[in-house]
Amino acid sequence: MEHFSEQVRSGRWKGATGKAITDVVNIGIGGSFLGPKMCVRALHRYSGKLNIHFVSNIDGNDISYVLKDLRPETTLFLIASKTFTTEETMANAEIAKQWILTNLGKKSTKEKQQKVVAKHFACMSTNEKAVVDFGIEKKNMFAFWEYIGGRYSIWSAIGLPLMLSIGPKGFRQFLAGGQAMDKHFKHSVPEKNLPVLLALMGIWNNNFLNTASHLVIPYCSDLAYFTDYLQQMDMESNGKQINRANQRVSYKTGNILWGQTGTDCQHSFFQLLHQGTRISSVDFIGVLKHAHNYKNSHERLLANLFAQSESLAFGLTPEETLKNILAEQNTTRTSVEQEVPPPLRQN
Ligand SMILES: O=P(O)(O)OC[C@H]1O[C@H](O)[C@H](O)[C@@H](O)[C@@H]1O
Repeated sequence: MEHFSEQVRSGRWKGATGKAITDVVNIGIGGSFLGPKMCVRALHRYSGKLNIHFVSNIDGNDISYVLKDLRPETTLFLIASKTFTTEETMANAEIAKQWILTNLGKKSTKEKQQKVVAKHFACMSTNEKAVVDFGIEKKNMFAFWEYIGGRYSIWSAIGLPLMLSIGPKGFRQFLAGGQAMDKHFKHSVPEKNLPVLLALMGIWNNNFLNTASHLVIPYCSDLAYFTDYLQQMDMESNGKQINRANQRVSYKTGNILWGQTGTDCQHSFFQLLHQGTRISSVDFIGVLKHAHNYKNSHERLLANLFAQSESLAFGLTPEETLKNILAEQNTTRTSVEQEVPPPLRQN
């Protein structure tokens, strides 16, 4: 994987017409898409020159939206599929193959066409036979193990788009971060164990407080796809009704997980959280150090995070709010704004 990444990143890997690769398109769905897409966006500050794109669903709009700006000569496709049979992925892989052949190998013999395909396709999979039948060379198939569920596969060969983006060294650091958390989980006492505490809070919220759903709100645009990734990881893992003894369970499993980046969601669904009748739990995620040059934006962003989380956790009841508004009616607008948490005001 590292050798391949270095070849493509350095321009030594050439397409069928001898040109270096500028754009990589990952074709995959579910775990073969959500983790890589989330991480490539999150770590874009460390990326090299390659543009990484993602195509997932079977709607032709998805692939045509990506292909419209690309040049076949400088495009490399990664077919990401553990099984190499998933309908959406295989349909899009065929479209990509036809796109390459129509543009670069129309009048060629079958043999030459195979060479063209080999120069523009690599894959991550466990199904060698199907990969070779498709026309990808064995040496450009990056394998992983059957037992790796799609939702955890970003840590395997499925992470190749991330390696192409941030380089092998960066990818190793990414893996080291994952390993550090694995060790923390394995060795820490329960009361200081982050995954254990999150799991217990989930059970508590879902079964004892009867929350309607759970939200994850990153106050960081670079984590724009984090909640999408978590949705599969959490709900595909925990959305079950049968236990290990094959019996139906009598308690609630798996919370309904959703969310969006702050502050966008403050202007869409946050009023329901603050003022609606159903209670949901929320994880607010903030990043203390900013990597951009806009210090003032960052301070405002964090102020929003703290204000929203505090007001949601400790905000006034509707009755208290009304009492305050009536009491403050004769004072200045500024003092009303200080008294009443912003989300409880009627806009
Ligand atoms: O990687 P593939 O074999 O194409 O599978 C893609 C996805 O298929 C299904 O939806 C599974 O439930 C997912 O866990 C998996 O990530």
